[in-house]
Amino acid sequence: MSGAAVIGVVGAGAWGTALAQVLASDGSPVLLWAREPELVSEINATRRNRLFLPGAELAPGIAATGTLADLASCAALLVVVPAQFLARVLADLPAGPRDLVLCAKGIEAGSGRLMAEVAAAAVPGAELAVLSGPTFAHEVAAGLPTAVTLACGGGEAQWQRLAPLISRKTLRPYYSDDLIGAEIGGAVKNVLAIACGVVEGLGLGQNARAALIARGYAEMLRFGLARGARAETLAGLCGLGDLVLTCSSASSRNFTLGQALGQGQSAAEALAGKASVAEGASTAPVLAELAARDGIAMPIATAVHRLLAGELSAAEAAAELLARPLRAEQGGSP
Ligand SMILES: NC(=O)c1ccc[n+]([C@@H]2O[C@H](COP(=O)([O-])OP(=O)(O)OC[C@H]3O[C@@H](n4cnc5c(N)ncnc54)[C@H](O)[C@@H]3O)[C@@H](O)[C@H]2O)c1
Ligand SMILES: O=P(O)(O)OC[C@H](O)CO
Repeated sequence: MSGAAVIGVVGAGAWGTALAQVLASDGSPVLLWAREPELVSEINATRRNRLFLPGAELAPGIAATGTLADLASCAALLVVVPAQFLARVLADLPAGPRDLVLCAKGIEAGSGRLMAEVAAAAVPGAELAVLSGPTFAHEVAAGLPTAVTLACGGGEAQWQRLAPLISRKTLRPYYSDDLIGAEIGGAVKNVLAIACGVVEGLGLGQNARAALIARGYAEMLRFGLARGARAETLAGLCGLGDLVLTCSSASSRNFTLGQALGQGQSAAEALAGKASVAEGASTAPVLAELAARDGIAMPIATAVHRLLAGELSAAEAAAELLARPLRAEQGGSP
């Protein structure tokens, strides 16, 4: 590795490792924090992360560390810790003003907080941005072209700092200043990807899957607009773009979780022994709770929550959705 790393990546799961890989693809040094000590040794000694990103040979510019304090000198940190662990990891981050780019897609259980709310409370001095979009880690790590939304809470000044740090030949960020929209797109699409997996597992066909994508998108819009997101953000890479990707591919962990549920497994069976996360499983209960509390109709997300909780079977969930009263597609009468 040449020179001190300006960019740090917090979390060496599939996505953190893939981001480190693409950022190091132009020779930039990248410091990658891994929670698992054996992963730190493996990455540094063998250029591999067999647990979370098998198959990728990691760039020489990536240095792994197990010590969060080593990130103190980085000007920007990409935070790629799963949503439910974010608050705990951020609490141990070394102090210092810097850009924090939040890359997890989820809502914190219990509090109902989006990731930027968690980060603002844990690291008060940080300038926050959200990176989200249709981004399977193995494709990004392999150098395949990928575009993302980079929503900057610090507006255009922050974008001017971050865009050159993050963009690469095969990673193309688009500017937004809508943090809430970027976060809600990623969090809600994970729950809807589970629903589309269920459709696959039940063998309900491609018409049903397209219907779920469109009606799920209507739920994402209703929830997002109620929380201050902009419709055009949700129509972009971090919303509709990511929804289409994860609802159409068995490369998605959320989709394959849904498939297993559709084939009759319980959530516990489908998730047993997995080191990787399916964020939609943690987000579905809190999303359904927030929607019910705020009177936002989200029948698909709620059905996913009830299916995960074992309150109904996959076939019953599908039957309930099909039996809902007929209504106008865009709201209004009838
Ligand atoms: N994998 C992808 O293709 C992809 C793409 C875009 C966004 N994301 C998002 O990135 C986030 C991370 O996902 P991933 O795919 O990198 O993870 P992963 O499933 O590959 O790995 C699990 C991660 O969870 C961490 N972890 C487990 N227990 C923990 C604990 N107690 N405290 C802190 N960390 C713990 C592990 O260290 C590891 O980094 C998620 O929010 C996911 O939705 C993933
Ligand atoms: O494997 P999933 O379902 O977590 O999806 C990964 C990314 O979020 C796709 O953009």
